[in-house]
Amino acid sequence: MTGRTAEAVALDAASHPRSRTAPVRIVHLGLGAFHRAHLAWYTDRADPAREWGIAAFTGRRPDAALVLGAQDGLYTLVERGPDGDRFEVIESLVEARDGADVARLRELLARPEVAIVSLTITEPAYLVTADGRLDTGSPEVSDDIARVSSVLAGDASPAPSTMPGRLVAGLAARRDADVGGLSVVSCDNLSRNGQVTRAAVLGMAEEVDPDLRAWIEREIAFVDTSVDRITPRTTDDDVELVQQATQLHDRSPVVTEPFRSWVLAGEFPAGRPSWEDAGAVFVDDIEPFERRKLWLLNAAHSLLAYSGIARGHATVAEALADADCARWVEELWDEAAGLLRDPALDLDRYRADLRDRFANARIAHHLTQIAEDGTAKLRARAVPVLRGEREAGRSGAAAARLIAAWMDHVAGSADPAQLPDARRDDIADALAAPGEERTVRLLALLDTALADDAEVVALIEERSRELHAAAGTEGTR
Ligand SMILES: NC(=O)c1ccc[n+]([C@@H]2O[C@H](COP(=O)([O-])OP(=O)(O)OC[C@H]3O[C@@H](n4cnc5c(N)ncnc54)[C@H](O)[C@@H]3O)[C@@H](O)[C@H]2O)c1
Ligand SMILES: O=P(O)(O)OC[C@@H](O)[C@@H](O)[C@H](O)[C@H](O)CO
Repeated sequence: MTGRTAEAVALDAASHPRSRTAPVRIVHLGLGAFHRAHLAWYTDRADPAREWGIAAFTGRRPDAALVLGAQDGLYTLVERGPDGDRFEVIESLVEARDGADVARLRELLARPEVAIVSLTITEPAYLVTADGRLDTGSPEVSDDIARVSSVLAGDASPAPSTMPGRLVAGLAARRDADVGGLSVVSCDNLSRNGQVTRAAVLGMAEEVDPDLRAWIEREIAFVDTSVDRITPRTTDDDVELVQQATQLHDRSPVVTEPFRSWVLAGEFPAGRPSWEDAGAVFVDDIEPFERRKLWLLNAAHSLLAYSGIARGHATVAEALADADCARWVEELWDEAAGLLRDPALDLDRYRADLRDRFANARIAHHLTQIAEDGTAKLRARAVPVLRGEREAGRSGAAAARLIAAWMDHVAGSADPAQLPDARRDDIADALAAPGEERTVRLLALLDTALADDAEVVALIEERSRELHAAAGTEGTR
């Protein structure tokens, strides 16, 4: 952390008194930057009477809860446009907790006024297999089955550590309190994120208590969402800048772009804030919106990340300024657009907006952050486009290029066993295979049907050679 000026006062409820501290009605899992730029912002904006407070739990470490707890949940949101910054203290977060505090999670979920559990826990944390079932083969899941069973038997420790484990332990407390259902709202970048959450939670409940599973199926609504607001990790420079601008010392500000979008489909049996007052849109069918976002924005991000890092770029804006990367993005968008037929999606406008948003060089969105967890991300961002193109009788060359860029990225890692990817061990095993078998095994981590298709494997290898030729580097496959 860099030098505090003498005049700066710590941000907390004394330096920034709330008009009213809202009661907890939303419980959030995954106290990261995106939640604080998105759902917490929508709630803050849509609830001027302060009736909807958020209690947020961290995922793996307590750090964010300690910092935000000391600030009474208050933090500064910096909206960073191409021409300047706007600073706003967000008041909707009223409690910050260590995710390991499952006792508090159970206490909150047993309250009738708590109506929503929301999630931003990253894609691999759902712990589902490629065919959409709870991954009971994963050691994390099997450990949690034992832990949740102990919690249900009255033994609180050790506490569950996964999302499905914690949520099932919490929902069991709600069933026992007999206070009715609620909504679970996933805000992660997954296709049909509500249904993925449902599969993970029902899978865990089935393992520990089939009656609980039946209760969850009856009472809990799983809402699908498409979420959008580019929010990079906060840096020390951001902390310093907020202090200079506001004279408040905030140890945990969040920097985000002015653009935001939230599309939701699902039920709210216990109520919800009027998020539409802040611009959220409620629809019956989420699919066209989530596809547009995952296949255009997120797929392009991943392509810029893998191809851009290989060409020496650090941020999205830098990679987009590279003519080759920009052309590959347009080709990928052409393929995705050919699969998105609904005229209401207004793809020309959407693409134009994306070019502007990506080019905002004041948002330093680091490619290394986007490159993490490629196996989980490419399943949602590249596989459906490649499959759609093949099914339509086209090659899918641009989506194949994205997959080739990811393969080259992991192949270039000095120590694949240390890759920031939940499937790092499987990646390391696949990379140990020779020649074409390596491509097949890496592809199987994304989609087994594609890996069985020799033409697709050849296409990916061809795209890899093309990427290396464009970068003037040697391929390893
Ligand atoms: N940052 C963005 O621009 C953005 C935009 C749209 C959607 N999202 C979604 O939000 C997610 C989080 O993004 P972020 O910017 O807040 O990241 P972040 O790193 O700031 O926060 C991630 C949060 O997830 C938790 N987490 C990580 N692994 C977990 C696990 N295995 N189990 C439970 N919790 C776990 C972390 O503890 C942390 O609370 C993304 O993965 C994405 O799905 C992000
Ligand atoms: O957040 P991730 O890790 O799922 O993906 C990285 C980016 O593609 C993503 O954060 C986008 O910036 C975001 O989805 C924009 O709304």
